Amino acid sequence: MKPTTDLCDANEDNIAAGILRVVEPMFKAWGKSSAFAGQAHTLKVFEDNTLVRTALEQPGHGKVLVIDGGGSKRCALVGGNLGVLADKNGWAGIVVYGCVRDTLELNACTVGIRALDAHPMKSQKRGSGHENIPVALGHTVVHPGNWVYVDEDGVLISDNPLI
Ligand SMILES: O=C([O-])CC(=O)C(=O)O
Repeated sequence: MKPTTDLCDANEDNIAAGILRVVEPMFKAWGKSSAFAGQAHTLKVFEDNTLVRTALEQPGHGKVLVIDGGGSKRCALVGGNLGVLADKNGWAGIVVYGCVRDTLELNACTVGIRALDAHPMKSQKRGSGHENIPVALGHTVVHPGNWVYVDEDGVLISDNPLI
């Protein structure tokens, strides 16, 4: 994929129109893929990662799992086992508006990971949350199927595929 800087430079009109959205800088990076892209599969959960596991158990087909965790920094929504599962099932990336744990294990995974921070506690397993609905990464809306572009400089969300 092209660098996010080049994608921004080439798509200023789409940014002005809100078709291409730049997520406010807030993420740390883990996983071996420092740059990744794919269509969004969305989850909205709060301190409960049951649906995260269910999603990562399915074939990823190169998609990016976008998890709106409400920005909670009170527990982790993704850990080392889920990172391994993401690799096994072909997910390109995981973007979490929330926290992750087992970061040394996550760094051994191929999948690219962005999250607000690390937190050592696991989340609840009650099965609450929603899948395939519009979600938010901070102030940025992500619709299911939006195109997600991530590299060392940032996270882009686009209604259309960018070339
Ligand atoms: O099950 C969890 O809560 C997440 C986790 O620790 C892992 O994936 O290893």
